[in-house]
Amino acid sequence: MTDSTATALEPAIIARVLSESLPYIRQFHGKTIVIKYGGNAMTEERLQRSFAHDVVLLKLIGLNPVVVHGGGPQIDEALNRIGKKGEFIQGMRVTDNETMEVVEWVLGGQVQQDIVMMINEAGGKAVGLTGKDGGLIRARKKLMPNKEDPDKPLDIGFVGDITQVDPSVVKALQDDQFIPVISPIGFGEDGMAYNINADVVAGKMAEVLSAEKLLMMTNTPGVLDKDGNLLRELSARTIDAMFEDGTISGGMLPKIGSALDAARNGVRSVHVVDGRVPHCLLLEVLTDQGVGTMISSR
Ligand SMILES: Nc1ncnc2c1ncn2[C@@H]1O[C@H](COP(=O)(O)OP(=O)(O)O)[C@@H](O)[C@H]1O
Ligand SMILES: CC(=O)N[C@@H](CCC(=O)OP(=O)(O)O)C(=O)O
Repeated sequence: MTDSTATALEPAIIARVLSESLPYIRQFHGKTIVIKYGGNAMTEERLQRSFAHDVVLLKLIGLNPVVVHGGGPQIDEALNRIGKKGEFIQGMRVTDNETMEVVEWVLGGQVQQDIVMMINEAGGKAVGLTGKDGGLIRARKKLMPNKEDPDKPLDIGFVGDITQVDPSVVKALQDDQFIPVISPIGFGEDGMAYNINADVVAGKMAEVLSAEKLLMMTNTPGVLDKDGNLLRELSARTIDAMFEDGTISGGMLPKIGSALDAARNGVRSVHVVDGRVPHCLLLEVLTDQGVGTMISSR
């Protein structure tokens, strides 16, 4: 199969989506769907194009996709080129001054613009934003909880907690049929830019936009249990235990924390989906087949 045919919809997917989609198109018409496009799910060109096609198709059939992108692996690569190594604490990048410059450049300059180009090439009208644009995301320095000494939070540099989201720029773009593509960078009262985990931004954006769905695309089949089996559904109670015993770790920590917050705060359905499955977005939104883990607030 050549690369260009690989990006086209497979006949089996076309048949499945067409035969099952009508009730979903009706149900979701005009509704907002926030898609977290993770850095680890965007490393293959074939999958990037399948992602862009799906986003454009969802828009054309009347849904309102909003993309929040990550770029962890891409930031790591850029840091390596200048002789720096990425360091993470509880899934958050330790971000000194120099790292922040790289983060802003890679996320806002490179990754975001690549996604905008891909969506536009697929026939959509994407517009890139960072949290600075239109006052979208206000943040303040994150004080990381310190398990060893709760009175002394850890300083991880220019990492931000979201203090406020003003979604008016996103809504204006949606109304004009644009597809917003948001980089997870916030701005502080102190005039500084802050690096925010993209999962956290996606979850908050879904809440503030009263999204119907939050889809977190990543590079695993979904959330796995201790034995590596896929969990089709994950409830709040199970999540606490899995955080506690380390079954959920690293980059999955902010993802599941944010997914649960979104589910608790009114986002009707929240899923961690396997971004390595071509057209996973269409399969998740428009067919009876789930392609990952549903997070429930119960
Ligand atoms: N219980 C779990 N189930 C699946 N993946 C997990 C789990 N715990 C930790 N992980 C790790 O989390 C990673 C996904 O998070 P991350 O690397 O931040 O992805 P992304 O770039 O998509 O946000 C997986 O590749 C896996 O290594
Ligand atoms: C504070 C923090 O960790 N920020 C992330 C922002 C990018 C991101 O979240 O990318 P993924 O979704 O690909 O992991 C970082 O610097 O890697």
